[in-house]
Amino acid sequence: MLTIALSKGRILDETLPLLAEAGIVPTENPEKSRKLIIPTSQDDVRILIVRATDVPTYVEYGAADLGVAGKDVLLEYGGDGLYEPLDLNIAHCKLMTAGVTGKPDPKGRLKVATKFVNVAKNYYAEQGRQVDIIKLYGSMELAPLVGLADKIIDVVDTGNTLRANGLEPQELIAYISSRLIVNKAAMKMQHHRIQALIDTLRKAVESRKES
Ligand SMILES: Nc1ncnc2c1ncn2[C@@H]1O[C@H](COP(=O)(O)OP(=O)(O)OP(=O)(O)O)[C@@H](O)[C@H]1O
Ligand SMILES: O=P(O)(O)OC[C@H]1O[C@H](OP(=O)(O)OP(=O)(O)O)[C@H](O)[C@@H]1O
Repeated sequence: MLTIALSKGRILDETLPLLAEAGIVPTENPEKSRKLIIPTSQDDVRILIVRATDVPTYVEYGAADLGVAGKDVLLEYGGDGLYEPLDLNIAHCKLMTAGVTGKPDPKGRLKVATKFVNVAKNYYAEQGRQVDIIKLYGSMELAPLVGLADKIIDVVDTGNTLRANGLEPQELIAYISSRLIVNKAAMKMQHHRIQALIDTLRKAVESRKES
């Protein structure tokens, strides 16, 4: 059995067409189903539905052989417990700092709200800057508006969410897209099968770039 961990929403929407090119099609619509294990057109391939931030955990510990995760999630997860063989070129966005439009940074210690705590620590450590990091789980844009933080670190695509809340994108931390990740033991034990899937997905990604 080959088990693939995916999260509902944009990753599932953008990964299913790529998997379809490898002949892997869920037998029911994962967005509508309440099931968390979804069989596919291939008897020996199944899809697990997990939270986006949990995908690396399922794959590192071998509960899933493969998964798709945003590079933001992978940077935050850290470590070297996973293979990351393919950029799927989907779910593009940028990991950025943002703050209240036109408002200068405070003189003292900066307060930064984010769900990307490790990314934030590394980013400011590299700059030698002392900051207080405040962990949030969502609605980060609110934090600078109500004095919880001076800045946020979040993913930005169109910038509409920032603009709608009177914030502006500031420093670029990383360009983000979603990656195929593979469990290290599975890569050894099922090498031919997983490598064949990676090759097919790579071709699908390349042909999309050309069209
Ligand atoms: N507005 C966006 N435009 C493009 N890509 C995005 C955007 N927001 C997030 N992403 C990318 O898509 C991935 C999945 O995002 P999604 O919104 O499905 O999950 P999430 O809300 O971050 O996670 P969770 O549901 O666990 O809170 C993110 O890790 C990021 O790489
Ligand atoms: O620059 P934009 O195009 O506005 O995109 C950025 C927004 O997208 C993400 O939220 P998402 O839409 O995924 O909702 P979520 O908070 O439920 O993850 C992210 O958390 C930002 O709020």
